[in-house]
Amino acid sequence: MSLLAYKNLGLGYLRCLRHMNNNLEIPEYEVYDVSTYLEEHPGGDDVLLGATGKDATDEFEDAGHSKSARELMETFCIGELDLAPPAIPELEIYTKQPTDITQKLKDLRKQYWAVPVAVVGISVVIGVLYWRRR
Ligand code: HEM
Repeated sequence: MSLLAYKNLGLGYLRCLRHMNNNLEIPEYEVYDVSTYLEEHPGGDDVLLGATGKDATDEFEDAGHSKSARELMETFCIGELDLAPPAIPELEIYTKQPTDITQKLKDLRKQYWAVPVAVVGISVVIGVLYWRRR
């Protein structure tokens, strides 16, 4: 399977072969820069241009390319696409953690206030009772 992606500035285009990672079933893409092959392509540059910026797996396979064409294609390979998700979810976890800690601190602060207030209140009640008896 293959994928075509358009190269920046329209100077040429990239072609990617997609493979399935057997264990995780994650598609992997190989990227091919065929900028210099546009005019030489026996199928014409128009079909190549029409297959840029998207997964061109089916188009490439449907053209019935020969073994030598596939070997030639490998000479244009420039790398793989990184499909790893961005680290944004981790950032969200970091923003949530301080919120939880802040809430816990607030709860703790309430408890610290409750103990002295209770002690003072009980002392006042005992003091008043003691003062009335006298
Ligand atoms: C790096 C990428 C590519 C290379 C190196 C390549 C190379 C070739 C070669 C050498 C041929 C001559 C026939 C053969 O040997 O099989 C050919 C024919 C052809 N190619 Fe490609 N090709 C590429 C990508 C594509 C793509 C993405 C498409 C379709 C969107 C395409 C469509 C065609 C068609 C329709 C022909 C047949 C032309 C005819 O018989 O008149 N090719 N290609």
